[in-house]
Amino acid sequence: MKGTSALTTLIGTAWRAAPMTLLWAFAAATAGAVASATFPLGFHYMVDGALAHRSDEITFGVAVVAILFTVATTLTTLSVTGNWTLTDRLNLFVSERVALLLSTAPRLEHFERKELLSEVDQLRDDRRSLAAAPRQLLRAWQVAIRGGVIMLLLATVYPPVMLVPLFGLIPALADRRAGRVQARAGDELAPVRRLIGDLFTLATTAETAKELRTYGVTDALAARHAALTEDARRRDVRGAIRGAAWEALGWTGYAVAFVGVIIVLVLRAAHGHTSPGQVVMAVSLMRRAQRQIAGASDTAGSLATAVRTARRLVWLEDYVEKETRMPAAAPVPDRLRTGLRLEGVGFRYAGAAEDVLQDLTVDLPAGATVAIVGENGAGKTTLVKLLTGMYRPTAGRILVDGADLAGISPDRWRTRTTAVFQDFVRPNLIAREAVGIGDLPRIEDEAAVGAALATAGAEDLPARLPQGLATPLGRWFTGGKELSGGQWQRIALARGLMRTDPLLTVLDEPTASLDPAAEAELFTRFAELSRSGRRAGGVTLLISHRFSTARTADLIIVLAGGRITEVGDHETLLARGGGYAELFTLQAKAYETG
Ligand SMILES: Nc1ncnc2c1ncn2[C@@H]1O[C@H](COP(=O)(O)OP(=O)(O)OP(=O)(O)O)[C@@H](O)[C@H]1O
Repeated sequence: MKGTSALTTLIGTAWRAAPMTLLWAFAAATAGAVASATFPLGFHYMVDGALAHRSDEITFGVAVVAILFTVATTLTTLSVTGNWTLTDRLNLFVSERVALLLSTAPRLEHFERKELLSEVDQLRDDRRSLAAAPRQLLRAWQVAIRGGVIMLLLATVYPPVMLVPLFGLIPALADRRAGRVQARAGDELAPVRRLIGDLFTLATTAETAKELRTYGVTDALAARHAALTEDARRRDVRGAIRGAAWEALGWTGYAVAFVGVIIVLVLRAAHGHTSPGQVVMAVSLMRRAQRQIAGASDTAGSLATAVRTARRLVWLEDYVEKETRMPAAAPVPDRLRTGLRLEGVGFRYAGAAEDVLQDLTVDLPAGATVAIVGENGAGKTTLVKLLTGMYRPTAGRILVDGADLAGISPDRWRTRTTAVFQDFVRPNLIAREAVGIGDLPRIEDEAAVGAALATAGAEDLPARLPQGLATPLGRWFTGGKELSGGQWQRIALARGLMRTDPLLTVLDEPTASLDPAAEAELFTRFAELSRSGRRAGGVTLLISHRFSTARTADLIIVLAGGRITEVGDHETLLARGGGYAELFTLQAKAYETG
C-alpha cells in the first residue's frame, strides 16, 4: 500500500468517523469557494456603471459583491468549524492507532535499531499532519474551484490573461523545493532531537535526580543539553535560510511576470480594447489567483508531510503485520514434556560489531529450576530476551518440546511466560491493578492478587496501605501512596506470580534490594511453585549474582563472554573445581568475613 492509498484509507476513516460532518464540510467548502471567487465580478459592474452613470448597473454590482462576499465568509467560517471537528476525531484515531501498533508489535527490534527508531519518532511527531489530511484535501479542492472560476472570469477580459495563474507555478515549484530542503534538514536532525529530549528527561525527572546530584553531573548534563540544542538550532536555521532563498527566488520571478501583465492590461484599456471595470476586476482576480497559488503551495507542502507520514504509518502497519504473521504458527504446548533446548544459539544486536551470545547449546528440562550466573555483560539478560521471544536468535534455534520457538507466535508464547526484571515498571495504578496486570483476565480477582502478594513476601502490604488494595500507588495520583524501592520490588514479584501455569518463569535479578537470605527464600518459593505446578512442566529461570541463591537451582549455567563455560548442579560444579567453584568459594568467604 502506497502513501496515496493510505490517504484514501484516512478519508474513508473520516467518512466512518463523521459522515455528516464530512458531507457538510465538503458542501460548505464548495459553495464558499465558488462565492468567494465570483464576487470580483461585482467590481466590473460597479466601475463601468459609475463611468457610464448607470445606477442599475452600480446597484447590481454592489449587490453581487455584498451577497457573494457574505455567503463566502459565512460558509468559510462554518466549513472551518466542520474541518476542525473532523481533524479532532481523526487525530484521536491516528494517535490510538500508532500507540496500538507500537505497543502490540510482538518483538522489540523497532525500539532498538536506529533507523527504525527514527521512523517511529517521526511518525509520533508528525501524526497530527495525518489527521489534518482531509482538511488539507478540502482546501486543495477549494483552491481548484476558485482557480477554475478565476480562469473563466479572466477569459472574459482577455483570454491570454488566463495564463497568469500558470506563472504561479514558478513560486509553487520553488516552495516545494524549499519544503524538501527543510524536511531533509528535519530528518537529519531527528537523532539529535531525540538525544536532546532524553537529556531533558534525565535532567528533569525525580527518579534520576538523586543520582545526578550525588555525582554532581547536573551541570555537565545541562552544558551538553545546551550545546546540542545550539547545534540543532544552527542546523535548523541553516535549513530555514536555504528554504527561504528558494522561496524568494520563486516569488521574485512571479512578481516580474505579474507587473508585466498589469502593464499590458492598462495599455489595452488605454486603447479601448478593455473596459476600466474589467481591468479592476482582472487585477483583483489576479491577486486572488496569486493567493490561491500561495494556498496551493502551502496545502501541497502540508499534504506532502501528510503523505510522508502516511507512508510511515503504512510502513509501521506492514512491519507489525509482517512481524505478527506466522505462515502456520505452531501451537504453544499445554504443558512441557521434555523442556526447552538451546541449539547453537547466537545473537548479535542490530548494528553491533560483535556477537553477544555464541553457540549456546543446553537443555533446560521441563519442571527444572535453572540459574544463570556470569559476570556483568556476559549476556544473561540477552538470553532472557531470546527465551521470552522479544528477540529472535541470529544463529541456531530455541526448541520448545522439540518445536522451534521461531514458529510459535510470540504473542501466544508470551501468554505462557512470566518474568520479573531488574528494571521493573512501577505502574501508577491502584495496588490491585499494579499486581493484577500480571494476568489481565484476573486483574479484579482480589483473592489471586492477595495470594500473589503473599508468595512474594508482601502479605502485610495491603494492611499498610490507607485504602488497602484500592490505594492508588505512586506520585501521579493526587493522594497516591509512594512505596519504598523494596515494596515496589515485591509488587513486581507478585505481578510475576499472577500467572498460574507459565511454561517459563524468568527472574532477572529482580531481588537486588533484598538481602541474600530474603532473595534465597523468595527463589525457593518460586521454585516450590514451579515444582508444585509441574503439571505444566514449566521452567523457572533465575539470574543472580549471588551464588548462595543460585546453588539451590537444579541446573546452573555459567556464562562468560557470551559462551557457556560450565553446566551442572551445584555439587557437580563444585567438585569440578572450575570457575564456578572458585567464585562460589570467594563469595562464601566474603560473606563469612563480611
Ligand atoms: N540493546 C542493546 N544494543 C546493543 N548491545 C547491547 C544491548 N543490550 C545489551 N548489549 C550488550 O550485550 C552484552 C550483554 O548484555 P546483557 O545485558 O545481556 O548482559 P548481562 O549478563 O545481563 O549483564 P548484567 O549482569 O550487567 O545485567 C553487553 O556487552 C551489552 O553491552
